[in-house]
Amino acid sequence: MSAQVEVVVAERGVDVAFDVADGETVALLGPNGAGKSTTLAVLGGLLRPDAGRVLLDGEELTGPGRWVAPHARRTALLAQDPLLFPHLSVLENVAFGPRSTGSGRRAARTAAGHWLGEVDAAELAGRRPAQLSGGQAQRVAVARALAAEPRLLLLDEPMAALDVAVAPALRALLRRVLADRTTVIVTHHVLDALLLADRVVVLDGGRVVEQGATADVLSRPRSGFAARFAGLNLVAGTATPDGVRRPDGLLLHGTPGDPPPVDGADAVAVFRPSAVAVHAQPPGGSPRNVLPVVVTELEPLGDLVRVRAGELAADVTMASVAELGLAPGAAVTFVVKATEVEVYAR
Ligand SMILES: Nc1ncnc2c1ncn2[C@@H]1O[C@H](COP(=O)(O)OP(=O)(O)OP(=O)(O)O)[C@@H](O)[C@H]1O
Repeated sequence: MSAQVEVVVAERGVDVAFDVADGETVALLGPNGAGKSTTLAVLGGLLRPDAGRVLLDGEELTGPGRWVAPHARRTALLAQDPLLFPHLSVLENVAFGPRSTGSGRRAARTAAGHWLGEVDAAELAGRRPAQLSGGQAQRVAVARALAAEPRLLLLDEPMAALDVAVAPALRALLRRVLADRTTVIVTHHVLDALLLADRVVVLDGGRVVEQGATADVLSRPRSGFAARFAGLNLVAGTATPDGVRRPDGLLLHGTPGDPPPVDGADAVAVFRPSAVAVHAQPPGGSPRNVLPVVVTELEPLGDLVRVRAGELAADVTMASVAELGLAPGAAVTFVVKATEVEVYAR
């Protein structure tokens, strides 16, 4: 099933369009308030847009003069909260999906047993939701969503409410079951995007600001959000023959990436926080890129410390933090070699 999505919700300032190919998983990324949940709600039929249309394999679910009710769409939504019916057993919860699409009781229970097996939860069939852990309940919710044989699966931060210890197992399960399914997932987690999504669509302020294959967007982001999401530094400006000139005049030398920058046009310079050295004073006579910054935040990162300075970040050792006396408010210099900086057309 492929989907074509155009969503306009004027009251929320949302106007986005993107496609999902047959069997593809698309991740919607973006800061709070970007319009991700609004888009998902329109896809699931929970919110009526002012304009636009949603087509599933050419069939119009939402459009001018057309509105298919949520239960008739054959879309399934998996939210942060598993939302299981507390008075039904696990098996009955999962059987609810096929029942609601017209299966008989016996067939629905057989299908439920099958899907519980698929999510490694067969042994939970007789329990009530109150007797499940958060991870188990979310597994059952995945089975319930799949048992309805949805044409389009919608996932709204499915791992967000789970313990960090349980999330990897559910992510692995989703990776397996989403492989050939047409899916849209909203996530704030870079691992979800990397491991589950074929493509990402980045929203900001109710608009699509960037989209493409997951690996491309995360390794060569063109929007500030995608760069932060991928844990990369990004400096936007105008391309020069040597690099990128920021609006404040600072020139960052780098090497051209793909798509190559066009002299005089918008471009972005991208580099890893681990490629950035922090100096107390600007190094004299250095051919390296020198960025004067003020530290805003220190964050532990394994055995390193991520030093944030506004939009930029450098990863340094604990010893350097102590030596340089780094703390929020400290004025320091970020230094990065031109060979570590890639420049892309925006
Ligand atoms: N129920 C609502 N009624 C009116 N406006 C809303 C409602 N829900 C969200 N909005 C507004 O719509 C815009 C898009 O919000 P939306 O919840 O879709 O963003 P989001 O990307 O999902 O954010 P988050 O990551 O915080 O969940 C925001 O300006 C938000 O304030």
